[in-house]
Amino acid sequence: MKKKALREQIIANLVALAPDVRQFQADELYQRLFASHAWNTSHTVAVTMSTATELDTKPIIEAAQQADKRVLVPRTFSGRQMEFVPMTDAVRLEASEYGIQEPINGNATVKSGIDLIVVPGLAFTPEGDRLGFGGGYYDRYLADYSGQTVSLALDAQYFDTPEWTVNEHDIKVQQVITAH
Ligand SMILES: Nc1nc2c(c(=O)[nH]1)N(C=O)[C@@H](CNc1ccc(C(=O)N[C@@H](CCC(=O)O)C(=O)O)cc1)CN2
Ligand SMILES: Nc1ncnc2c1ncn2[C@@H]1O[C@H](COP(=O)(O)OP(=O)(O)OP(=O)(O)O)[C@@H](O)[C@H]1O
Repeated sequence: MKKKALREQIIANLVALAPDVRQFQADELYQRLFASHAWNTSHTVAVTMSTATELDTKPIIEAAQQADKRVLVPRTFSGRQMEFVPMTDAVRLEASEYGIQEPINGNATVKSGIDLIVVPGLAFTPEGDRLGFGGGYYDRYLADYSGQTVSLALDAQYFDTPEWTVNEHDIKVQQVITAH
């Protein structure tokens, strides 16, 4: 299937997911993340500010702060680039033109200072193939990133093999956590 049609289908499936089913799967994903080696060895963790269709990242941000980890969130800028800014009490967030909350103040953390990136996306395979929202932000960012990466896949986002075209610039995530 073409990427655009597949993205639309997955988004429709995510929107249609019954709230209790979504919550059950999400809780399982959080528990597995918090039990993972990657999580437990990381002091600085980059996480998105999720939108309604995505897995809710608030429990991840709260757990990281509880565990005294440094939490970073993305800020996009021209040229489809992205940087990560510490989520401190002083940070001010504003919705981007795509409706994603982004920090409007604060300085970006250097890439080498990030231990773990929780990589968002629409679809994942056990091999770490990933279909994103089409901006290429994470592929560009991860191209010269050497820390750990993990993605969390709700059932509707999990595919045995990539049912989309995998490109040369696509960077695999090191670990895909599922609810099963
Ligand atoms: N919550 C969350 N934050 C995130 C991401 C994410 O996936 N989830 N990102 C992950 O990358 C970055 C923003 N991602 C974006 C991805 C695509 C488009 C975009 O321009 N979409 C077009 C369709 C694609 C195209 O035509 O090229 C659009 O909606 O019109 C914008 C932002 C950073 N922050
Ligand atoms: N490392 C890179 N250098 C230059 N262009 C890139 C790179 N990675 C991706 N792109 C470009 O970004 C665009 C979107 O790529 P793709 O469809 O793979 O995004 P995605 O992985 O679905 O989205 P995202 O990473 O934002 O979640 C494409 O036009 C692609 O050529």
